[in-house]
Amino acid sequence: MESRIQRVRDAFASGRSRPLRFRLQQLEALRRMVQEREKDILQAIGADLCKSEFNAYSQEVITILGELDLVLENLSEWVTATPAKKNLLTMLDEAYVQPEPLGVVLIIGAWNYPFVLTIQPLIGAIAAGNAVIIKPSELSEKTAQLLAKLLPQYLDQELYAVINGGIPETTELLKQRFDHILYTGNTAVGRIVMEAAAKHLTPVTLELGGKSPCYIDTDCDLDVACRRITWGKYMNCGQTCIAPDYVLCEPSLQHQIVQKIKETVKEFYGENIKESPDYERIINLRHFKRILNLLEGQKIAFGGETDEATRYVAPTILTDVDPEARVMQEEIFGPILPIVPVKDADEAIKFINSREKPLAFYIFSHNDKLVRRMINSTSSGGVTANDVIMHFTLSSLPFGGVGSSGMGAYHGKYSFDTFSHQRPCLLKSLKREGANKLRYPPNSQSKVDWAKFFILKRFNRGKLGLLLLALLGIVAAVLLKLRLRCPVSSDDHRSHGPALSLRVRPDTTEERSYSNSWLPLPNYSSVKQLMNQSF
Ligand SMILES: NC(=O)c1ccc[n+]([C@@H]2O[C@H](COP(=O)([O-])OP(=O)(O)OC[C@H]3O[C@@H](n4cnc5c(N)ncnc54)[C@H](O)[C@@H]3O)[C@@H](O)[C@H]2O)c1
Ligand SMILES: CCCCCCCC=O
Repeated sequence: MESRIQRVRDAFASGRSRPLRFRLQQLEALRRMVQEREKDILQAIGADLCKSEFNAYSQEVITILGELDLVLENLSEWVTATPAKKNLLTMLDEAYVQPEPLGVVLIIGAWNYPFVLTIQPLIGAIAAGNAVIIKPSELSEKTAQLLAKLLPQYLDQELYAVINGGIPETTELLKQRFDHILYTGNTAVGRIVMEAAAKHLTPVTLELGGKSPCYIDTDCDLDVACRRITWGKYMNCGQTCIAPDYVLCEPSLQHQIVQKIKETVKEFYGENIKESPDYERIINLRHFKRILNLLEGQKIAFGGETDEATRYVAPTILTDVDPEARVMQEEIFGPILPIVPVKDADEAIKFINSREKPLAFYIFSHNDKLVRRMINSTSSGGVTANDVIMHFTLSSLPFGGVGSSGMGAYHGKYSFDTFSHQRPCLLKSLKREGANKLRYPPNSQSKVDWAKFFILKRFNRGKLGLLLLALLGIVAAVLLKLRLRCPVSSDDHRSHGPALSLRVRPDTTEERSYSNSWLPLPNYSSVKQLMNQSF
């Protein structure tokens, strides 16, 4: 394993993952893989999770194609250095922030959406110019095998490697040194990952789980709310990290909610749910038994049927659930929806805040003020109001947890940022040494006054020289602003202005010519004179 990772590290050290052109090529190859091998991908997901091809496509493949389109369209902008604000001391220098790749990234995927949860972070890591080790979940075996077969056929084999295996292999993998780890899975293993990463001071993104609450207000269209909740709760047989874990509502709503979800389940999955191609199964026997245990001693208002042979658990609703019950202590990750009655929204807020911070929070209400109040009085990885799951699908939003539901975030530009180091760069000239004198010893009150002026923009009123300089500074700033605003003739080498001169791309880093377009200000020499007199 060590030599495999070393090969990936050597490939990164060669520098070939860095140029924009290369990153785009790899991402295009990945898109080709998804398009050309769509059938294989859908079949593998289907075999792992008993999922129809339609569902595998709309829950996983479509997300990846959307993400690839977005990154391919925007990457050239994301990789561009951003000019940074300067102060009086650095106004003649160049300051910019250049995103750079971190190095070798480890991506540990989970089984519940085995394609999207592995490939979506991979897209971000490639986009940011990294080398990647991909460790798919061993529980979604078919998808793991397929990824190990397909990715090397389309991507650079030395830069991007798939390592398959179970806990022993992951444990071994975690002993190695990486430059970033993105782990998706349960919170307990999240701790193991973070501990292993700490040994190498490796930064981590932890995409964990938790119990995502769903508050239903009395001022709400219950038909719509229950349809959306039914979709998000029973999709993938409840095995969705951001599924609404439980419902909080006033006692009077309970019965109606049960009725409406019951009707919707029939509408979605027909009379015989077991026969529905849209209803999945529990991933394995261990999880099946875990979910069964959660039902013990509970009031089942709907569903409850199970079949061990096929790992079928019917869409189920529990009512009047005691907050202390086991089903309310751990993430359900199955098709069971407990309803916990609360007096009102304030009690719901207290309830949520008394527990670990969840990965998602949902609120259904016509009352916009209440929606905002509940959002502002709670904390969670993400929020969707009047729907569930949907914030995951918007790649302009960062996706991740907070507290025990995780740390860091990804999706779209946020993935690029997660896998990049934002490198601050200040490019000074060896000239203009006069201006630097004030920071060299021996120090004096006069130098401190100058430093105050340059850095804090404060000056000692008693000192005429400094006052004069302040005026000059203002004049300089005004002149500079005017120069930035006014169109200038094309033969004037200031015409690109400082902002434009900094827009560079990584594949041109070798060709980088950061022309210092900040010309000495007309009054610079008088400023220098003044300073020299004063020191
Ligand atoms: N935040 C998210 O994006 C997200 C997405 C999916 C799932 N989840 C969460 O993940 C959980 C379900 O997934 P899971 O944990 O059952 O997935 P899992 O069993 O597939 O484990 C995830 C990964 O951890 C590795 N792993 C397992 N045990 C390990 C150990 N002892 N040491 C080292 N590595 C180990 C596995 O090999 C796998 O690659 C739920 O809590 C769910 O909410 C979160
Ligand atoms: C369109 C639905 C995708 C849901 C993915 C959720 C990922 C976490 O389990």
